[in-house]
Amino acid sequence: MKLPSRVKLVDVGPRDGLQNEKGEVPAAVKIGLVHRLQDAGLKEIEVTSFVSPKWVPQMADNTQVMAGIQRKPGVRYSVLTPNMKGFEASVASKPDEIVVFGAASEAFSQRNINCSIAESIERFAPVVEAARAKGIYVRGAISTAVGCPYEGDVAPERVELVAKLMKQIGVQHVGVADTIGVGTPRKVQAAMEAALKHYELDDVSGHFHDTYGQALPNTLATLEMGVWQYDSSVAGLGGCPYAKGATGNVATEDVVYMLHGMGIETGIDLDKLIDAGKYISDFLGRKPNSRAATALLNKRAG
Ligand SMILES: CC(C)(COP(=O)([O-])OP(=O)([O-])OC[C@H]1O[C@@H](n2cnc3c(N)ncnc32)[C@H](O)[C@@H]1OP(=O)([O-])[O-])[C@@H](O)C(=O)NCCC(=O)NCCSC(=O)C[C@@](C)(O)CC(=O)[O-]
Repeated sequence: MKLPSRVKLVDVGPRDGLQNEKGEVPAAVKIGLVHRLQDAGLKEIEVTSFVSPKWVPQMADNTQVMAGIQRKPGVRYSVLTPNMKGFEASVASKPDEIVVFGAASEAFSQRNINCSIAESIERFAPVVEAARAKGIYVRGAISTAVGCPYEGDVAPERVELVAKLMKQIGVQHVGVADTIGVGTPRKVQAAMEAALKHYELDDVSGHFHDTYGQALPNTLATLEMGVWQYDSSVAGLGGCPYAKGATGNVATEDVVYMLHGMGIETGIDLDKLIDAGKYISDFLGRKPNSRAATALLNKRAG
């Protein structure tokens, strides 16, 4: 077992987390969160999405949020773009990276982006081409990589197919996403292995929701495969509006606590990260959904 010595975390809280909030989160609060995350040492932040405001009204302030960020050198700012309309709208915001998001299950593809898997690839192809022509890095998300809220279990072969199709259209990196957090270590390893049939180890990442408390074991199981890039969400924010009942991503604080305890570097200051999580949790009027943050905040309070 050779674990990586360093892990890159992409905090997806401002996007994946806040897209699911019922109450309004003002752009200034989102910007404040991004600033706190970059001050804590995050090197990539998924800021927002350029999707239809009818589908996800929480992200309608995408341009305003991107414009309000005081960028820190060395930090990458990514955004979701499901189609050319979204990509074109994002360009003025100068994202470092865009994310096209497909799914390994047909039903989720239909519910989330209103088209089949094959149609999604057709829509992504010009987006990928246009982004790469502008030197913008392209990541692909493969949702429902182990389980789907509408279809149940998803076979690794489905992940392999989407990874292959994404590779064919020039997507540079794929994230294996357990959208509803049903995966357990061996299943998540199988989904990751399927993606690795078409992508190098340096070009894959894990995106694990924590609905069943499996996100840390799933992270460890894929670390053991050599995977060193993960999405996580400060304070465990989030869920997906088209995956009812799914809770947030694994909390960044919990992943950082585990990795640092294993001697794996992240470049993240856990204390500052906890402050970032507390900032957004205070605004939302609840406690951070992170065991490590809760323990360390209790310790601080004495
Ligand atoms: C993909 C569409 C747009 C297709 O939606 P559609 O209705 O099929 O699109 P359309 O092309 O037929 O257009 C319909 C209307 O939407 C507008 N429109 C069309 N595109 C855009 C755009 N980009 N930005 C703004 N407006 C747009 C378009 O202009 C038109 O406006 P109208 O003429 O009716 O006024 C829609 O289904 C959509 O926005 N879906 C987004 C759903 C979403 O954001 N889900 C959450 C993110 S994915 C996720 O969280 C999972 C992930 C990534 O974290 C990994 C995991 O855990 O699984």
